[in-house]
Amino acid sequence: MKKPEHPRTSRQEALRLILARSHFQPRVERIPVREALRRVTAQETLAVNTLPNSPVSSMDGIALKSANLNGGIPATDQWQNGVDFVISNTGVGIPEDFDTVVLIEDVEIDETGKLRILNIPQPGQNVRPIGGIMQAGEVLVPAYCCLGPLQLGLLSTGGVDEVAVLAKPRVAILPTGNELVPVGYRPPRGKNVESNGIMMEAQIKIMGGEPRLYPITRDNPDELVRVIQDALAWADIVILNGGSSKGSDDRAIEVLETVGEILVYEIAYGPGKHTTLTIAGSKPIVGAVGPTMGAACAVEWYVGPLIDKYFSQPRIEPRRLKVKLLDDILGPIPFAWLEVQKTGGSYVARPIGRFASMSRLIRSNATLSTPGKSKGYKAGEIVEVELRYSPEWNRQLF
Ligand SMILES: Nc1nc2c(c(=O)[nH]1)N[C@H]1C(S)=C(S)[C@@H](COP(=O)(O)OP(=O)(O)OC[C@H]3O[C@@H](n4cnc5c(N)ncnc54)[C@H](O)[C@@H]3O)O[C@H]1N2
Ligand code: MOO
Repeated sequence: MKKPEHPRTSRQEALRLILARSHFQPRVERIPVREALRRVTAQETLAVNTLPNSPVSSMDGIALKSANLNGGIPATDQWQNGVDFVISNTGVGIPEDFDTVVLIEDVEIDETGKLRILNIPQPGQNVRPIGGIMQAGEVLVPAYCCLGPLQLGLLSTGGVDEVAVLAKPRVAILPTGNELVPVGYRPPRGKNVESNGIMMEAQIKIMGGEPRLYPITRDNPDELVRVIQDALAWADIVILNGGSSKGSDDRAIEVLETVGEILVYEIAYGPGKHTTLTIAGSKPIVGAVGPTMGAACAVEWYVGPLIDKYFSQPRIEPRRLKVKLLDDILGPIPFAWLEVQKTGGSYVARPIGRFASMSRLIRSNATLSTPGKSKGYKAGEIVEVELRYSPEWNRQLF
């Protein structure tokens, strides 16, 4: 019962193929600015307000009329507060006809309220003109801008309460496998907990998508086809998880051939060697492997860039680092999981065996690709690794 050999594609080529064939029609929704953190704008957003809407003092001081400064420091004995000058603090509108602010450090006002000016400014100095902060109609944020805290403040200043953003891409997560029981059930003998779903759901949320986790589908081709088609009707991106390999119940390939065109049958080497990439119409189906680490990589390496494409965001390439190996890596193996740490100013890495316990494996924050390196590596060797997760997950390294 030998299964057919399929062509193997490099990870880079696999990603290129699926990105080229996936086309999204993002939906647009209007949401309150306050809820728009990390959302991506659907169009240019313009200011409603002109600010300041009257000239304001740009420093703490006293406002006066520059016409009174003609001959240098004026005689101010007779000047009255509220008539010839006013106290004017930063950001506060100055009265009409007043046009210049003297820094509070450059004046003295005695107990009787008498003013003495020590240093005169240029006419108009320390005053922000109308529209100096923003003009109504000016572009506050461009289209396809990922909104951060500063943009939310900017939009609010501009009098924008609601912003048009791209709806989150819908990502259907389809766990499959006769051996799986749902989270919350004690697995009977020979069964395993369906936990990749909850992991992928979280990955998709971090990437800005809207996940929908489906119940476990049995390894039954007709049922699998039906569920994938149902998911395609709702989702922008579908993840089929498990059943990718050579086991008697592994039916992913035949099922995917029914629902779409398989672009990638297998990746050149792991993690996630049996990852498949399929296009149904213009929607991508990422077939992720069952084992958790390979499943996580499929989401990081293929679903992440697809979500970036949906949002028209530039791709952030995984970061690479030179590290010193703390243990030997016995060859030949195509890749190794590593736990990278910073000691002093340099990086060291401890290899983690691929059959290590799950809690040990998930401490791996980097992978080392070693195809063709039949002799393996010696402790002390310097190698270049690829970091997993975004830098914010690897704070201790930077
Ligand atoms: N004879 C061969 N066997 C295997 C090969 C091979 O080339 N020849 N490749 C190995 C590699 S590499 C991988 S990766 C896996 C791929 O496995 P599948 O994608 O077919 O996954 P399953 O067989 O369905 O399950 C494997 C493993 O993962 C667990 N799993 C599956 N789904 C979930 C889930 N949703 N949550 C948690 N855990 C899950 C499952 O219980 C199994 O333990 O094949 C190797 N074998
Ligand atoms: O493809 Mo598997 O994830 O290489 O172990």
